[in-house]
Amino acid sequence: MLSYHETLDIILNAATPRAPQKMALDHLTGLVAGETLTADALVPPFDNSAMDGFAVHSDQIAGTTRTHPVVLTVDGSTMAGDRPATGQRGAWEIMTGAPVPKAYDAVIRIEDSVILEQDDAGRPTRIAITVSGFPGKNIRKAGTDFAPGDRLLDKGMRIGPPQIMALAALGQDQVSVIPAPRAAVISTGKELVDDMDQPLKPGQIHNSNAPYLLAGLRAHDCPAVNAGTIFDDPEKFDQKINALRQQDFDLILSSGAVSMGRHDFIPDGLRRQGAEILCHKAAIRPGKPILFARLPDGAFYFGLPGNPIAAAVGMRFFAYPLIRKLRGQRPETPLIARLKNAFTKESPFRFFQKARCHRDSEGQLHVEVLPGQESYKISPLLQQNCWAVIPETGLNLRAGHLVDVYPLFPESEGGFL
Ligand SMILES: Nc1nc2c(c(=O)[nH]1)N[C@H]1C(S)=C(S)[C@@H](COP(=O)(O)OP(=O)(O)OC[C@H]3O[C@@H](n4cnc5c(N)ncnc54)[C@H](O)[C@@H]3O)O[C@H]1N2
Ligand code: MOO
Repeated sequence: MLSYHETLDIILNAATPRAPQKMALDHLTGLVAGETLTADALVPPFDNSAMDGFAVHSDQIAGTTRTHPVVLTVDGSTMAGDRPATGQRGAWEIMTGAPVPKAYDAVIRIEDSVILEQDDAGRPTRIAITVSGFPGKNIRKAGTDFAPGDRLLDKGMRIGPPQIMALAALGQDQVSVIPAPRAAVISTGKELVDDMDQPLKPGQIHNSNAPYLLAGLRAHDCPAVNAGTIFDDPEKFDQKINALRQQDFDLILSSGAVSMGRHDFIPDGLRRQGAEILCHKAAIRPGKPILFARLPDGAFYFGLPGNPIAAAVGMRFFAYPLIRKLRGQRPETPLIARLKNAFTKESPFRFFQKARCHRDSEGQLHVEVLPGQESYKISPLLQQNCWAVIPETGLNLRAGHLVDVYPLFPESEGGFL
């Protein structure tokens, strides 16, 4: 049987990153940059005031204090959005974000002045300044946030709200990104009930895999649709795959029907479609029966095992890496944590364990393997914030041993750090 890494290599070697395309800012969140992008403009685009107050010549107010104020006329007013004024010899009323008139080199807050006279419209015409100033005080100089050439996006990085704000500030609307692969999720098994309002008949269970896989794919920025449940009928499987092949999905995931049972029809069904089965079964627990194939038109197919945690591990440790590769992202690197409890196993398989990580006061990560590792048990997921990986050779690991841990979602590391 192939090891985890042999299986992963087959999967990753089968895929090449999708071609980048230009997309508008509105659609970028969660996509991956298709090119390295630098700023081509100044932000702020002009020198502007950081405060509501008065633009002044700093040398006019050198040494000014509350007890020795300087009285100035106010020669004009500029608010944000006004064209830059030239300025005169006195002070100039100015609002936050307004261009500082060329004649001035400092802005004094309104709180650091006393209005002595106003015109009929309430505009200050004579003020006393009660603090001193220096060149640049309360002025946001052009280009002090971004200047041409500053790095905005690195090729292969995920675009999130911070990048959106920077791109918007620079007016860069069309960005080269790798389009997200599109996935469809199929469930198999005549015991499954999708309609939550329908009471279970003897022998039936609710379908929990499809909602989990759909949520997990979407949480990993992979748009996914529910392609429904086929019972244990190979003919229905053929019809379903034929229909999905018309819709240009990049990825199809099914759960169930890949193991040893008489009704485990997925491998034969895929062969009937002309699919190339690239691997089937890996030396891992849970999730051993996993199958990976390529359909004739290039879509990838994961036959995930039916037990819920086996399906979860298949998505996390095989489908997510494939999705990263299709999106042009670098492979994920694990975090390293100390085992809280000793761990023993009899099998030389690689184990993916439901686990909970925390950081101690010195910043060291500790990981507790949770009780309830059986692959039908969903309840530990509610305590779980990561997966602990026990390597093939880790038959007897002492407490304190360092192991790899992976957050539930690659982009959610901050969740427990
Ligand atoms: N003789 C053997 N039997 C089994 C082996 C084996 O090696 N030899 N492997 C076991 C392992 S490990 C797993 S995992 C399962 C995988 O089997 P299948 O992928 O063929 O899945 P099913 O038999 O269809 O279902 C297994 C289990 O999962 C439940 N299930 C299926 N789909 C869903 C769903 N959408 N939501 C919730 N639960 C689901 C299903 O009812 C079964 O209980 O095979 C072992 N057997
Ligand atoms: O994949 Mo099975 O236990 O390993 O549930």
